[in-house]
Amino acid sequence: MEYLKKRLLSKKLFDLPPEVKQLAPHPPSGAHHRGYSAPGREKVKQFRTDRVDIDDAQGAKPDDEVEILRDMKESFESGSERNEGMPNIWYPDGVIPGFKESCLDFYWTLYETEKHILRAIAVGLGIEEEFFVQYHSGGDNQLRLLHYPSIERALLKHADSSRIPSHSDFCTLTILFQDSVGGLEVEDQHSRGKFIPVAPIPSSIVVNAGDFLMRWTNDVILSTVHRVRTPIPSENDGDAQDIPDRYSIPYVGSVNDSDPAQR
Ligand SMILES: O=C(O)CCC(=O)C(=O)O
Ligand SMILES: [Fe+2]
Repeated sequence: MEYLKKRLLSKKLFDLPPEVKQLAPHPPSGAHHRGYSAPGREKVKQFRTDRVDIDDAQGAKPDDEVEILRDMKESFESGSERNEGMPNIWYPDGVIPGFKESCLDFYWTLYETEKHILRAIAVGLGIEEEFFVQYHSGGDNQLRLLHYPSIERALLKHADSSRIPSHSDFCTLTILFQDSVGGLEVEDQHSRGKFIPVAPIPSSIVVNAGDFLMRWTNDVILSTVHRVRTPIPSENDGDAQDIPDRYSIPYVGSVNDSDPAQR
């Protein structure tokens, strides 16, 4: 992940002053999901386990307070240059040299990984190896660079300091890279509401099944409900005031927008 942060210039990007980061702003509409979003701007749709997130954070609260959970993260989204429906939003020349090229290069490298996984799933299901690949030409995928800024411990007393609340991804599958900070958890499919930490393993990726794959396989593969909690302070942390930053890179693999399977 350290290598990826360097290669994709993601730390360099998020270290820029806020006004510079805003030079490639995410459009106001969520439908055009490209460019830079400042912390708290993107709100991941709440899932049925909201109750669990809130309860974990500060004990039971009335339902009308569920809405106050908000994502403490900033992000940069990019996609294929061929995607005319969702054009990329890049920084002006000179702001962060090499950024566009490294994002696009990584995007297409991960598309190759995605195809391997889609083939393996098809083989596992006993269907034709290219079955899923034929509907995934890579043009409608998304590369997300995420940064969850360091936050003050005191803020954790409030439910709105969730890093990312529980949700499943609306796609076929997500290839996820995380750093060593931790906090990622997946819901136990056999015990709803129980979350299992996904401990960071160096040089590994996490693959989350998305809602689309679940639908397509008639629930044989269930989409992964996951969330990012703030790391639980350890005794070694002493009186440290801050919870460390977290960097992650999800690559969201989606079916072609133009394919009938999408409708
Ligand atoms: O930061 C992470 O590890 C998870 C991100 C995530 O779940 C998402 O972007 O959908
Ligand atoms: Fe996700």
